[in-house]
Amino acid sequence: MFKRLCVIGTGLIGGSIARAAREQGLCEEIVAFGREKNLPNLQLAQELGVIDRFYTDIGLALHNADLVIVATPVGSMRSIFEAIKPYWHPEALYSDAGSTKGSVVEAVEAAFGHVPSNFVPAHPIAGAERSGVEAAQADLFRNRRLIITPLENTDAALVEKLSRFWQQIGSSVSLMSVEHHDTVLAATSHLPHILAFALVGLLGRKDEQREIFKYAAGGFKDFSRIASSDPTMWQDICLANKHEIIPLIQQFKAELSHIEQLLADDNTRQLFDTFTYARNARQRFLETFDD
Ligand SMILES: NC(=O)c1ccc[n+]([C@@H]2O[C@H](COP(=O)([O-])OP(=O)(O)OC[C@H]3O[C@@H](n4cnc5c(N)ncnc54)[C@H](O)[C@@H]3O)[C@@H](O)[C@H]2O)c1
Ligand SMILES: O=C(O)C(=O)C[C@]1(C(=O)O)C=C[C@@H](O)C=C1
Repeated sequence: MFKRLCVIGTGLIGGSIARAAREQGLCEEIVAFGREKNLPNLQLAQELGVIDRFYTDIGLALHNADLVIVATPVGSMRSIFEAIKPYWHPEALYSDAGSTKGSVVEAVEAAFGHVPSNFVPAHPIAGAERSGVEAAQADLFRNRRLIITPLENTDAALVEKLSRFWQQIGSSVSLMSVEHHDTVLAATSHLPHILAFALVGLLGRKDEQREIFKYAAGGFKDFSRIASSDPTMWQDICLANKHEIIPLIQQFKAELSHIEQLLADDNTRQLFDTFTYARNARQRFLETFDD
């Protein structure tokens, strides 16, 4: 049980963490820090009962907070941690929800000159294409994974405490290195988002745009849903993890060229084998990991 949870960034993820923590009775009070220009969102968060109060003064928001979770776009993390630094409390647990971990750890290091042992980097593998507190849900993290990427000096007791927090709001917690996290998520989350943005952008530019979208059914809707995601969040993620993403884009281009060649050659057999391999691989993954 925490006395005061302070959420920095009360959008989809920060709002959902707050809602879930409240539902499970994990904090006595929930406050938020936000910017003046985001007042309507903060007021809405308070009206909806997601948070008890908000502050536009970060010192007031952090006062007496024993759990602080930063849930702003990853590109903003350095300035956020620089702003938190004067109020950093050695007894509090600080964490984040950023989609990339290397860049967040670098941001903390840049702000402090080292990574404090009471900062525990984390990432919920759950979300949506929607943004803002109005999209926040208490059950967003239920039966989803949460990855913690501790560093060598991270306080093990705080890793345990944060794991319990996320388990209590329904997540299954895994621990891995920062580097492994960024490699895996480049493939399973970042590349798919880039492909969806690229395909929808391509089709959107075509003259017959209205006809294309008019006749788009399930397959296109499934594939394109994530192209509705927030551009700021994804610009930040993609730039932050570009060293992992660029080689994957190159491999993907080679895969597309291979299929292009099979089509040009009318190579029915290999086309069938290519699609069958992918279908079976997906099936295997679903059976192993879809729990
Ligand atoms: N959306 C997802 O599916 C998802 C899933 C897992 C993790 N994440 C990560 O969680 C974080 C938040 O994503 P989200 O989907 O909740 O975004 P969101 O746009 O819904 O919310 C972000 C909030 O942060 C605020 N904000 C932005 N810059 C700020 C700053 N400098 N100071 C104070 N507040 C600021 C915004 O006003 C907004 O209220 C990101 O780091 C994202 O990578 C997102
Ligand atoms: O379901 C979605 O819309 C998501 O994009 C969620 C998703 C993902 O790619 O799986 C997006 C970003 C994250 O950091 C974690 C989860």
